[in-house]
This record gives sequence, C-alpha cells and structure tokens, in this order.
Amino acid sequence: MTRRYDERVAVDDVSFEIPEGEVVGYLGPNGAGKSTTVKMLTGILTPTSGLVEVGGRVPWRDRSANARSVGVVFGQRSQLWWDLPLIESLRLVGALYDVPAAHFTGSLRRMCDLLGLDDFLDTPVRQLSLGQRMRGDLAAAMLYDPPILYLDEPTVGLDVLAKQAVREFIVDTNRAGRTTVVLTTHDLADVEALCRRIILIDKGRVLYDGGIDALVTAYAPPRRLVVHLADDETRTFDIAGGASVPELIGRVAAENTIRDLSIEEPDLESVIKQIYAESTR
Ligand SMILES: Nc1ncnc2c1ncn2[C@@H]1O[C@H](COP(=O)(O)OP(=O)(O)OP(=O)(O)O)[C@@H](O)[C@H]1O
Repeated sequence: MTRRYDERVAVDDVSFEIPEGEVVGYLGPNGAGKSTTVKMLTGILTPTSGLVEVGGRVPWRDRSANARSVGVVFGQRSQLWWDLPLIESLRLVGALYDVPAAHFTGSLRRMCDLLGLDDFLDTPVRQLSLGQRMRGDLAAAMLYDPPILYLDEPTVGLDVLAKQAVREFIVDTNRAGRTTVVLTTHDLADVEALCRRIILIDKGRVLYDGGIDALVTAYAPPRRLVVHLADDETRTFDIAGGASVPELIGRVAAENTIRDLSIEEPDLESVIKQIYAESTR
C-alpha cells in the first residue's frame, strides 16, 4: 500500500474587509470553503499564499495574541470538556484567558442571564442537550470579552426556541460590545435576522459581497403566479417585470377553471439557490 496525495484548492483569491462592529453572513454551499476561511482567520490554518490580518495581526504568526481577541464557536464541535460540568469548563476557559476573578464572576452572571445557563451549570457537558451545549459554547467563546466572534453554523440542529436564544445572544453581544461577528450558516433565517451584509462563496471564490436587499433586487428570479386548477392540476407562470398580474390572471382564467391561486415572491432562499445553480453550471 502507498499513500497518494492530491492537492485541493479550498479557498482561492478570496478578499474582503470587515469593519469593526459589523455582523457579516459568510455563506456558501457544502464544501465552498467557509470553515477553511474561519480556520485561517483564527490561525489554525496557514494559507499557501495571500495575507490575512485581524485587528492588525496575522493570525497564524501571532496565534495566541490573536486567540485572545477572538471567540470561536464551531457548531459541529465543542470546545468544552466532555467530562467536566459546564461551570468547570467555563472556569477553565477563564483561567486559560487570564480573566481576573471579579471580571469572571460578572461575565459569568451576564452569560447565565443571557443564555439561561443556570439550570445546567453543574451538568457534565456530555449530558447536555445540543441546544444547552451550544449555549455553553457561546458562553465559553464570549467569557473573556473578545472584540471578534466567529460562529461556524451556531444554530445547526437546534430547535426553534434554541435558535431564537442563540440569535438574541448574537444581537445583544453585537449591540452591547460592538462585537464584530462573522457568521457562517446554512440557515437563511439566521442571516435575515442578523446580517445586513453577506459574502457568498462557492468553490473557494467570492460570488457576491454586499447588502442582502441589493442581492435580492439584483438577482431575484421573476415573481410566479401559481394556479390550482379544478382538475387538481397546478400550473405556474412567470410574471415578467412590468407585466400586469390581473391581465395574466384574466388570460389564465379564460382558458381554465381556477380553484385557487397565489403569487410567489422571490425570497433570499430562491435568490441564493439561483446563484448556486448558476455557479455550478
Ligand atoms: N484538511 C483537509 N484536507 C483536504 N481537503 C480539505 C480539508 N479541509 C477541507 N477540505 C476541502 O476543502 C474544501 C472546502 O472545505 P470547507 O470545510 O472549508 O467547506 P465549507 O464551506 O465549510 O463546507 P460545509 O458547509 O460543508 O461545512 C472542501 O472541498 C473540502 O473537502
């Protein structure tokens, strides 16, 4: 048996700048290069070329100083200690980051109030539900008040209430401390609730960087008239820009017996689906 190595370009010529205090959605289909970017931003990975600066530091050269100024949550993994009660994991994080005792107490209180941790602080991490564990991870990432927070799929697998709690925490953290947030997620409701700007990547390249509203305006597919006919058939008609909807309905009604109809407005999901589809072509 021999080992063979293939080279794969995970992130290719991606450039962006994020001002302090912004919440940016970093989106892309599976394998687009999002986690790789976050790993470079945290200093875990060193790129083969190019430059990354976070708060004036090159993350992989100055990894421990960079680590103090960033909080990271990887939704698919936990940075907590499985066998320890949550509170002990948080104490360990406080000690690792040299958080002074008085500050730690205040910070922990704030996290407990914001994230509702009190009920399970003494539970070993391995026994926490996914939503509880995620709240614990968010607390661990923000205990030492980093000015930057990277969230890699922080709501994956969470129920609607837990998702809401995580979103409220992000909004509050950003507002209270002007924390800069880079959020990668496949949940577009997260993006709509939290971000005004998104960076969309695929195959390691930036496809779009700008406001969500501008994206929907620029790429929106046409609105669609969906008609349910008497014989249980459903037909859809694209509504061309400037076309008269009553006229279209009149034409369809003249030729068919309509049971029900609705108009589908393009939403962020349909826009992003279309951009991914075009990039795969
Ligand atoms: N350690 C590695 N060795 C080889 N290839 C890798 C490694 N890490 C990532 N890749 C590849 O790089 C590409 C980008 O991966 P990355 O994990 O950054 O994607 P992603 O956008 O975070 O995807 P997902 O949404 O599925 O988490 C993928 O093709 C992946 O297979």
